[in-house]
Amino acid sequence: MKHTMTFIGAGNMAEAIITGLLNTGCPKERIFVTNKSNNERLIYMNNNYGIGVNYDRQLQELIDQSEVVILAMKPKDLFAALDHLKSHLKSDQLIISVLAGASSKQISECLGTKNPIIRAMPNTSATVGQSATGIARGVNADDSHVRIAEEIFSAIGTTTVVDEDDLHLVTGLAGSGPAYIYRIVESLEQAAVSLGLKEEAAKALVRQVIIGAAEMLKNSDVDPGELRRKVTSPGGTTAAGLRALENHQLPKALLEAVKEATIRSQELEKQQY
Ligand SMILES: NC(=O)C1=CN([C@@H]2O[C@H](COP(=O)(O)OP(=O)(O)OC[C@H]3O[C@@H](n4cnc5c(N)ncnc54)[C@H](OP(=O)(O)O)[C@@H]3O)[C@@H](O)[C@H]2O)C=CC1
Ligand SMILES: O=C(O)[C@@H]1CCC=N1
Repeated sequence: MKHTMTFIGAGNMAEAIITGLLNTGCPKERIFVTNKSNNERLIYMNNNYGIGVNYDRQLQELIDQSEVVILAMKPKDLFAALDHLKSHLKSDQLIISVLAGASSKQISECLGTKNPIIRAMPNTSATVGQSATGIARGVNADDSHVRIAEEIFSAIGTTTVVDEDDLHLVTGLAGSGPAYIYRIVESLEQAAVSLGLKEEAAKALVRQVIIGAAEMLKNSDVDPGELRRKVTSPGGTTAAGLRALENHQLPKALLEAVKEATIRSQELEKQQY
């Protein structure tokens, strides 16, 4: 990784991306992080990852050394953060926002600068280099800025370039997606325990079922429908289980989950005004 970057916001998402970047060989000297007021968190980031933080340096010093500034605070904190940041920016610095909802136009208007803005929607699987990140070119950005974002986020998983309008849906699908899978894991574990299996056995089996299925998806060209059919013997156990899933409307539940998350992302954008 040849880019030097400052994360504004030192929370879960910043940590997931930073961990992924460091694991793939990005030098710790190229990463800085700052937050609003929680110095303990910065001390933790400095101690754990060896990256530069602004409790012992001025924000200006960190920003001056950075080609890329990554916005990673909650949407509700965006405008206060930008208000503080804008006087520290140089006009050619690339801003990458990982925030749900906030549009590049809103960010640009609040900054009142011509800085190029890219939006990225990663997920927490960045921690293990497995994020599915959507990237969109925003206000003042060109292909070279998209390429920089692709370079950064491809170090922590896959990248897919989409139109900015589609980022709401990408957020509802891929940003939030790991939580849906974890919820399914929890439900399967609870089901197994309630039907009589010991908790330890249920945990071990369910986790490996998910990991095994994910590996199959990753390592074969076959689509998931075909993989599902290979598990399903006519008149057998899987057919009975799948029938129950259809009868209890799993596809509808997942459609509603992605839809509601997408709507929430759209609402977050409106709340910025
Ligand atoms: N978590 C996830 O799975 C994903 C999250 N995102 C997006 O990432 C963003 C961050 O989420 P997450 O990491 O979970 O949030 P966290 O609450 O874990 O972290 C937010 C961070 O922002 C800092 N902050 C708040 N206000 C300011 C400010 N004015 N200036 C500088 N830093 C500030 C906080 O500092 P302090 O503690 O000092 O207040 C804190 O370090 C959100 O916008 C979310 O939409 C995107 C994809 C996935
Ligand atoms: O829940 C959220 O709002 C953030 C955005 C995507 C994942 N987490």
